[in-house]
Amino acid sequence: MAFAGPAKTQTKVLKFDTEEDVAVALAKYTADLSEKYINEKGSFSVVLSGGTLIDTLRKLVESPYKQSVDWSKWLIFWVDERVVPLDHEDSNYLLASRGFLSKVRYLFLPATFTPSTTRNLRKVQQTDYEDRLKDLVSRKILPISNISGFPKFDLMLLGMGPDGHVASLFPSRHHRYEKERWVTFITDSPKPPPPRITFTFPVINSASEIAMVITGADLAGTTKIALGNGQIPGSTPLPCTEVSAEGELTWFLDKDAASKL
Ligand SMILES: O=C1O[C@H](COP(=O)(O)O)[C@@H](O)[C@H](O)[C@H]1O
Repeated sequence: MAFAGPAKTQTKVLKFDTEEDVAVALAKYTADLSEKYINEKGSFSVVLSGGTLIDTLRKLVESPYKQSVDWSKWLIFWVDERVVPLDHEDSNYLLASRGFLSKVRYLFLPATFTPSTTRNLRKVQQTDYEDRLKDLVSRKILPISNISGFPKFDLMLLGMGPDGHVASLFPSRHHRYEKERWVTFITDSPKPPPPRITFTFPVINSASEIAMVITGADLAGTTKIALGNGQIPGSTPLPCTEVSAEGELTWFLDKDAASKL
């Protein structure tokens, strides 16, 4: 059932009985958007998160979508990555690779992270990823939002941590306030591993569509705050409350995550 959420963007909050129902609805939502954007512009740019999102996306790589989605028109990006080799257990790339990418026949990964062995690893990866995005913009593969001036992706699929973080933008870390860069880095993430790179809010919020995918009772309190006034008394607003889309923001909640609303 849908009802209006916070007023800052077009927001929908969808509540489902079970996590399985969320997975089914998320697959249909993503497949429908894929068809719409491919019909309109010939491609579909999708930004993945790590964490539980990849498992919740599992229905998308099963029948009927596995066969019906035109994967060859997908452009896949990551909203954040942990600074570890791509085959490391902590890598968001590896997680998506096992749970998603390996299940479909053809996917284009235009901006995969490249691990480097230079000393300032975080900075190098941040710059490298931002440069790759700029190259895609210059080749007209990725558009720029004429509202924000930042790159505009068709769909961002976001998770949320119990502390209200999204991507690798954490409540107590200053890099969440970055307003100029497309990609920033953090060396002391409160959630391991400490070094990470991440899209900034101006990039996240330039997306046409955003799905916030939240399941499990451990996120009920944070979900209540996020969809309420967004703030724990005496602290700064949670990063998840800064998410807004140029088109529509849709929250997918299971009953447990929505239990305190
Ligand atoms: O560390 C991360 O955390 C968030 C949330 O993950 P979850 O396991 O609580 O769903 C994730 O969206 C992000 O990509 C990841 O790097």
